[in-house]
Parts: sequence; C-alpha cells; structure tokens
Amino acid sequence: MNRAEKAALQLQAVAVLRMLKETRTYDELSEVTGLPAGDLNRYVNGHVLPGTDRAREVVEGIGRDALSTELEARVEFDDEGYVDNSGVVFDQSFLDLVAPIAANAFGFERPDVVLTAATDGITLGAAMASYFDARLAYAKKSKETAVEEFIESRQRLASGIELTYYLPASALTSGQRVLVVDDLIRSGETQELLLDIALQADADVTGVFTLIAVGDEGTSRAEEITDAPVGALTTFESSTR
Ligand SMILES: O=P(O)(O)OC[C@H]1O[C@H](OP(=O)(O)OP(=O)(O)O)[C@H](O)[C@@H]1O
Repeated sequence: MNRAEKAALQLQAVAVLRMLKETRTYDELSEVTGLPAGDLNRYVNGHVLPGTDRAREVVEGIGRDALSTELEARVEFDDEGYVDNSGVVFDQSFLDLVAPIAANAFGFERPDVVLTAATDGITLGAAMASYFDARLAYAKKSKETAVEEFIESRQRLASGIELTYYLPASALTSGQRVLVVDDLIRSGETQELLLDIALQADADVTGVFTLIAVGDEGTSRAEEITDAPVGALTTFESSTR
C-alpha cells in the first residue's frame, strides 16, 4: 500500500466513524468499535488519524455491518411492500461511504466504467465511479436526443410489459472493464439488461453490486450470467416488493 492509498484508507475510516458518531455518544461508539473513547474523539475531530490496521478494521469490518444497519433503518416499505429508498439514494455522502466498503467487501477489481440504470442507480453509480476513479455510464428507458448510436437491450418482463434500456454506444467500448451497479435488485431483470448491454459492447464485467437485494432471485439471476462477484450490501425478505 503506497502512501496515498494509506491516507485514503485512513480518511475513509474517519468518515465511517463520523457517520456512526452522528447518532451515538463516544462511549456508545467505543462499544460498537472496540476502540477507546479518547482515541475516537481525536479521530472524529480530525486531530489524529487512525493507524492503517485500525483504519482497515473500521472500513472492512465495523463499517460494513454499520452501513448495512444504517441502510436498513433508512429504507421504508409501504403497505403493499414497495420499497422507498429515497433516504439512501438521495444522500450522496452516505453513498460515498458505501463505495470503499463495497469495493473491499466483495473484492471488485477496479473498473474503467461503472454502469447503472437510470434513475435510482445514478447516485450510487457516481459514488462508485468516483471511488474507483472510473467513468460513469447510465442506461435509460428512453433515447437521448442528438445521440445517433445506441446499444439497446429489450426484454418482455414477467408482467408482460416490454422493457428497453438504451446506452449511447460511445459510453462503453470493447475490452473495457465494467462494474454493474444499481440501488435495488428484485427480479434481476434490470441487471440482466445491463449485463446484456455489457456483453453487446464486448466489455469485461468485473462485478455486480447492489445496495439492496429483495430476496435472492435477482442476485442468483446475475450470478448465472456472470462469473464475476455479485454482492448486495443488505438483503431483505422477498415478501417485500
Ligand atoms: O430487479 P428488478 O426487478 O429489475 O428491479 C430493480 C430496478 O427497479 C428500480 O428501477 P425502476 O425500474 O423502478 O426505475 P427508476 O429507477 O427510474 O425508478 C431500481 O432502481 C432497479 O433499477
């Protein structure tokens, strides 16, 4: 690990601790992390940076569990079981914390392009792209005016409705490494379309990541299509929609 990577890890750990501190006292934060309250105070206030080992433990261990719990608290379900995740996808700072944790937890290789689906995947896609210093591309359900060439993928859904996603052809090219992300995977139909777009572009898929999986149908479907790692930060019961 070079000096810049070490500094980045240390700052990520501080960001995770600050997020956890928002709703906790230092004693409570000490219980969650197993670190002394006095040290935590110095980290949160920016007087001292945690050492590399501690920083890694916070980002890769405590951080993943804590973010998963935080995510569960922010997601709401209506009476019919539909998901309202605006408390997460509207919060770019929260998603910026998710990116390094997801990258470490699932071992995604650095992509050239992070590919997602408009609309709700865009903020997570931006956080992941920024973390990896990659480009962001998002497929849309309509064609962008003034773009002439698209990669398009269409399928008839279980509901009978036909769904098509369009990506400007210049956004993903042959041989590029692509990480496919979305805020939510339920049936996996959207991921299948995104993976098909990656295939058509002759890109190399480095992984599939979602914040929320509802049941395991969608993630299993993605695993059937790609050998790359497929990961969800949190999985909810499939009785929700
Ligand atoms: O696994 P699936 O069953 O395909 O469901 C997941 C997709 O559903 C939601 O998007 P939606 O189609 O509602 O579009 P939006 O992001 O514009 O709301 C979500 O953002 C995912 O892209």
